[in-house]
Amino acid sequence: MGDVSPQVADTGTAGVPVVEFDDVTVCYPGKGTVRPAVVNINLTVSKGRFVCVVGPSGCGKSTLLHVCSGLLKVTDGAFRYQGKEWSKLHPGIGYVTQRETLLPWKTVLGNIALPLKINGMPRAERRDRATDMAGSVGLGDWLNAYPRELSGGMRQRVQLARTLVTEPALLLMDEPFGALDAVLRVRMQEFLKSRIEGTDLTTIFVTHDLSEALTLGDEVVAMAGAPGSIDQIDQLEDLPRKVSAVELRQVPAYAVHEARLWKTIAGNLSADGVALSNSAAERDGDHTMTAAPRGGREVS
Ligand SMILES: Nc1ncnc2c1ncn2[C@@H]1O[C@H](COP(=O)(O)OP(=O)(O)OP(=O)(O)O)[C@@H](O)[C@H]1O
Repeated sequence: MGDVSPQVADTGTAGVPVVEFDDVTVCYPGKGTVRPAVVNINLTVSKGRFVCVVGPSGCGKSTLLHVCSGLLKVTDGAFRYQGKEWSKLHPGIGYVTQRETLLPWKTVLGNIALPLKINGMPRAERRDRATDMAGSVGLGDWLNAYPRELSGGMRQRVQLARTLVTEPALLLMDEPFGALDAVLRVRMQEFLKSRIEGTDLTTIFVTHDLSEALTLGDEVVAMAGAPGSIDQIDQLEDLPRKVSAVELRQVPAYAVHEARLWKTIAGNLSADGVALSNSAAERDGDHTMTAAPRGGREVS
């Protein structure tokens, strides 16, 4: 296991808490003995912070987002959104999931305007808002195109626009760029950074890719184990924020963060890359790094 910092993590000391996990355990409903998906989660995310969550497959990253979104209730402990215990869908929360969820029979404009329509916004107003938003994600010339006519990156931008158009206070993103090629992925990271910079939008972003986490995050939460728990929080104050993803990798502190996080994650991986159960991880003892981090060889 890597450098293990205390499990209580306050991600951003000065701000107003938007999300609070207070000693949370989550079990999915099931028959017989149910194994928890995550245990002892203590995490506070303050307003305006961009928090990336990394960790091996199965350690419970998506489970944390499901709780934040109101899709899943905690089994033990408390979850608070904007200071209140919350266990249902909240209109102020935008969720971009791993799966593509555009409606194929609706145009770019129709897809982006859909949540506004559901919220009862008058037609002319939602058309204006969706048109502006499409322009701001670089799709102003594609308003009448259907999803099948767009590239993967364009479809991902429509999904992002459809979420941002509702002006969420909390943005949850689960591997949103996972299916994109390396170049497009870096472009989308830079696009997202530029959209969010200067706003007080709070973002929780799940990724397998350490380089993505280090490029986007104010801090990185590293989860490990099965059931999953938080092993480490890396504050990224020593990384410059206004440089490109490529330039960032030349900064010496970048390599320090990457190595430290990688050690935490790799120490809890089975040979096939899945989170080890906690008993197996303890049995196997301290693991050393044997391979380059996944993100380390992407676009430079
Ligand atoms: N709907 C479900 N019902 C039962 N168990 C589930 C369900 N969804 C997830 N789990 C279990 O909860 C644990 C955590 O899953 P989760 O999807 O949160 O992990 P993850 O870190 O996001 O994985 P990945 O990186 O592969 O998406 C896993 O053991 C998984 O099998």
